[in-house]
Amino acid sequence: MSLPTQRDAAGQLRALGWSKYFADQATSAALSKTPPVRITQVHRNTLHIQGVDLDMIIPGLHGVTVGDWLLFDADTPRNSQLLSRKSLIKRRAPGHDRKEQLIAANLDTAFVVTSCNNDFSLARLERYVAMAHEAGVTPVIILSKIDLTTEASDFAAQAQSISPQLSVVCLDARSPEAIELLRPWCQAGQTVAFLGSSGVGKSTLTNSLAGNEAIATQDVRASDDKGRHTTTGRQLHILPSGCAVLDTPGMREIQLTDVSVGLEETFADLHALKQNCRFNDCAHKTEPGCAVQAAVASGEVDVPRLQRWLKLVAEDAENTKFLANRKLRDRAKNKLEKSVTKYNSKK
Ligand SMILES: Nc1nc2c(ncn2[C@@H]2O[C@H](COP(=O)(O)OP(=O)(O)OP(=O)(O)O)[C@@H](O)[C@H]2O)c(=O)[nH]1
Ligand SMILES: [Zn+2]
Repeated sequence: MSLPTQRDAAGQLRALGWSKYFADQATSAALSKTPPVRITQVHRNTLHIQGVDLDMIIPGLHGVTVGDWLLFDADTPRNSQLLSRKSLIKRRAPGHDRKEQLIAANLDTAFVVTSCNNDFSLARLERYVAMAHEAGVTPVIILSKIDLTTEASDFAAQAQSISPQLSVVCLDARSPEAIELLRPWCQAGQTVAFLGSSGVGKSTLTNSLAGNEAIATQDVRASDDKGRHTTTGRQLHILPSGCAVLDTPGMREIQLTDVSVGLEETFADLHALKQNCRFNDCAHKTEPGCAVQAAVASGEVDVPRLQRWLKLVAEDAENTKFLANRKLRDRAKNKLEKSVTKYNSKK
């Protein structure tokens, strides 16, 4: 195999999403000793990485997610260094233990896909938009299946009500025009993800962006996985056009943690009003001098939107507190276990 020319190497890195932001984090000596690679898939015990003329499976690393950049130490992969992230999407995992789950790193754009039917939920869209804002990712709402409804513009108007600055795109995911509509966010060097419930058209859009062949051939299985297919299902596809696309399995439940900034941006109008409430800890319900309730009374604020905001703020506060408390509890439990072991060994 011939060595890549410098120009080839730069082009390959750019197609993987490499940019100055990451290059600035390492000296050129470090970059040549430990070349940058991007994590394109996370399996239970292994990672799939891609770099310049490099495409391989390495042992898993703790605390990394799809989209992360590593300075790859080929001799001792577990010593590879994680580069600081440009953005990070995470959620509270479904289930009782409420662990934080990393969804994807270093995205530029999150396409939040919902179809113009029963899947459409303004409350869920607001959650995704808040999550994207918090993560530092540009949210774009995609309304799919417009060919199956006569009310696409109503759905679009509702989605646009989240914020006038938000981009809202209506499309038939199976049509050739769909890709043209997404093109502004899918330039070379960009990383985009499709998020949304199952069956809304995420894979259809990913496949048309890629051309079916590109994705089918990139689906590498971990050879050391002994037949167990343990991928989380999230995979970053590096397209021939130089855009990286993340396809995710449907996520119906997203619980928010640590998204106070994202909520502020998503509900900027309500956040601005709240600054004028008489009490700092105003719950915006029956308190005297509540600027939010005054705006409701004057018809300036939409009541269902206010209720969704209050619910999300409460959910974020509760989950964030739960996670913080859990860390404390885990520490206390460890201490207790240690003292029990000590006691037992004395017996
Ligand atoms: N008529 C119509 N059908 C669509 C559209 N988008 C997707 N579909 C169909 O809906 C079905 C589900 O689409 P997928 O792309 O697999 O949905 P997904 O979001 O990837 O679903 P998961 O992989 O389960 O998360 C397929 O049969 C698509 O052909 C659309 O805009 N219009
Ligand atoms: Zn108030």
